[in-house]
Amino acid sequence: MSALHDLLAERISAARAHRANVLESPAESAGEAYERENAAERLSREISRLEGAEKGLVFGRIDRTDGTALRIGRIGLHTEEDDLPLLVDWRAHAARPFYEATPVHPMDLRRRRHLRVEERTVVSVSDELLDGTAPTGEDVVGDGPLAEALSARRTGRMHAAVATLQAEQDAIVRSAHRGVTVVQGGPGTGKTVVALHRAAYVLYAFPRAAQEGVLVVGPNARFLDYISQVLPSLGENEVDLTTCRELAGVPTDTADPYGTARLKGGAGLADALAALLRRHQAPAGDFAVRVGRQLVRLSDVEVAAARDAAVAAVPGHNPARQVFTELLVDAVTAAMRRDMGDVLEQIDADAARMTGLDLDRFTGADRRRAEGAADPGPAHELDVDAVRADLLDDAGVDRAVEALWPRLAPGDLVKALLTDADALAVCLPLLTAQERSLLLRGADAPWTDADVPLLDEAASLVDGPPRRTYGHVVVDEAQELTAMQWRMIVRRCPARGMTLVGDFAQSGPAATARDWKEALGPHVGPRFDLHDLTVSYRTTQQILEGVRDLLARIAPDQKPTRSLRSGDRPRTLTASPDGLVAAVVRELRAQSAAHPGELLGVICADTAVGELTARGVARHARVVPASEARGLEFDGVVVVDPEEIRTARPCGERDLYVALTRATKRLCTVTVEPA
Ligand SMILES: Nc1ncnc2c1ncn2[C@@H]1O[C@H](COP(=O)(O)OP(=O)(O)OP(=O)(O)O)[C@@H](O)[C@H]1O
Repeated sequence: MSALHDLLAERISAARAHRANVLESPAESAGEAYERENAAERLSREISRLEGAEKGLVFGRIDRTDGTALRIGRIGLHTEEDDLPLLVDWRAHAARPFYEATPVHPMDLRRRRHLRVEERTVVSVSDELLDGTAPTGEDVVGDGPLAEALSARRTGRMHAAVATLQAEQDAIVRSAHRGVTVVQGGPGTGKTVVALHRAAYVLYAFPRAAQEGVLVVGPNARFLDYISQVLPSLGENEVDLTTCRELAGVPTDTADPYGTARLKGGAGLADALAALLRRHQAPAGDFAVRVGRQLVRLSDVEVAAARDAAVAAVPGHNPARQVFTELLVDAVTAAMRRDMGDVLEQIDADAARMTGLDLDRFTGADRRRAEGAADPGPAHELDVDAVRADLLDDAGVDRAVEALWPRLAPGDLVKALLTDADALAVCLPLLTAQERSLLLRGADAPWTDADVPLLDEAASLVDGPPRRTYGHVVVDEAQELTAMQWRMIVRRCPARGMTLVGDFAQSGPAATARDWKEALGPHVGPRFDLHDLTVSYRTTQQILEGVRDLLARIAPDQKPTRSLRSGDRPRTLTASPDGLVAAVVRELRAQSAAHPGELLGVICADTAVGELTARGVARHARVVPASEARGLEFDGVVVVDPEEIRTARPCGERDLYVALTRATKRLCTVTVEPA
């Protein structure tokens, strides 16, 4: 064990020394300086990768029936000289039997060993014998490591489950499917675990996707903080973690009422923005521009042809505007040539009629004689390039184009829709007048969270697809996404390599889809791999039984999850409105005294957070608004005033279901009874 840690420490020191050398090396040119920065940056990433894997570096070992053995760890380590594996990366093919072997299919293993290492010292060992042989003095067959991992105290941060990934989870993590993988399952079934380990696996096994980057999208900053340690501890620091709100880079701190947010999440808004944009793209009319003393006119048919060609040529209203301008200018020069030709032909015809001479032939023959050159063509040739360049630079042309095809900013387009009742009526004919009135906003109103996907949609319509895209995107709590948010995410994953995990029984109030088909159909049709996780590793059997009726109401088709955990029966206390906070504090004090060091959470309606915090509850537990409880977990949870949670938001029953399924050990509900 020590030797492996020493080797890792050596690799880290070597990478640090290498980076110091690189940074000290002189750069003769800007190009070299750039190269140097890049090399140093690569080394810094490698150092973080190695450092991230230090804790729990080795966690497993498999002994084959032929007497050979492999150690399994967070990253792979090889000998310098002959590249022999000393430690096998958990994602490597050779590590598969560690996760997949069973007594029925031992995969040539005799023994699977789990190790728990702290500060380079093995603190526990647990063996499973897979080939039916009897344990020897060297085997330590005892309580499974999963039981140990599950009974450990929560810390407020999720840990990697790399040592104890279960077969049904491992099969998804390691799936060779490069398209869309969907994972559903009840609370605590390890969806987040699978999603994050899948991200690490993709980085390891799909080099192309890894090169283009992996993005993990979570529901809110609190959740991102909760999962933030998992990937670095697997040696992966290259993953971007974000929320939908941050993805578009539009800062907002205002939320719409849920009804409005839900409406803004509907896919109809994308069609409406596209329809509105078309109104800004030469919808009708001709085009006239003065060139010198000449007024050149293009017919509406010519303008429409330029518009259609520009739209087809390049995505994005503003880039297409440039193409449109060039096509118009081409059409203008063609018209000038045509007009000039007509005028000269008229002069020639008049001259021929009066003098009997063919002027064109005459002047052409005359010039040929003079220059000794080939026929330069008709005498009325225009210097097209010069005229074209002048026109493209001409403020008058720009003004004329602007009238037909104005330059836009994404916000202009969204405002043009949401501040104009007529535009809403024309572009969203399927909404009722009352629904449209919910969407109407003032021109100076701040952007809201639900506006972000609209702004992102508008940005793609106006400026073209986003510049930063990813090879693989992981979405957690994916049931929460609105149709507009799905568009925003899919836009950033052109290869459609995605891992999506969620549970529609936990949907929030703005969610627009009821199932995966509805959510994904517009993007990938039926082409997604659907997996179910069936065992809860968080919520005790007793708590799951307690929410059975609630689940039957909010998701009648969902099969109840079974749990690996058993614990106390959930308790219910009642308090008067005035005694509520005191009752919550009493309960928290009692839990802390009985179970010191455990992580306690208080989950309440969003509106109650302020008062509970102000009155000192946050000194005893983390106070979490029900709207932000998705994905989180605590050893003990106190749910405050379930009736208030149930009625606070349109999806109150589902919020309550989420709140009641956050505890790994103890759940206490404090209900309020009028005095
Ligand atoms: N194979 C495993 N080994 C150890 N712990 C696990 C394993 N799978 C899941 N867990 C633990 O179970 C708990 C629940 O897992 P996770 O949060 O991934 O569930 P979830 O399905 O995403 O839950 P929710 O629906 O509430 O978001 C976490 O503490 C996680 O670490």
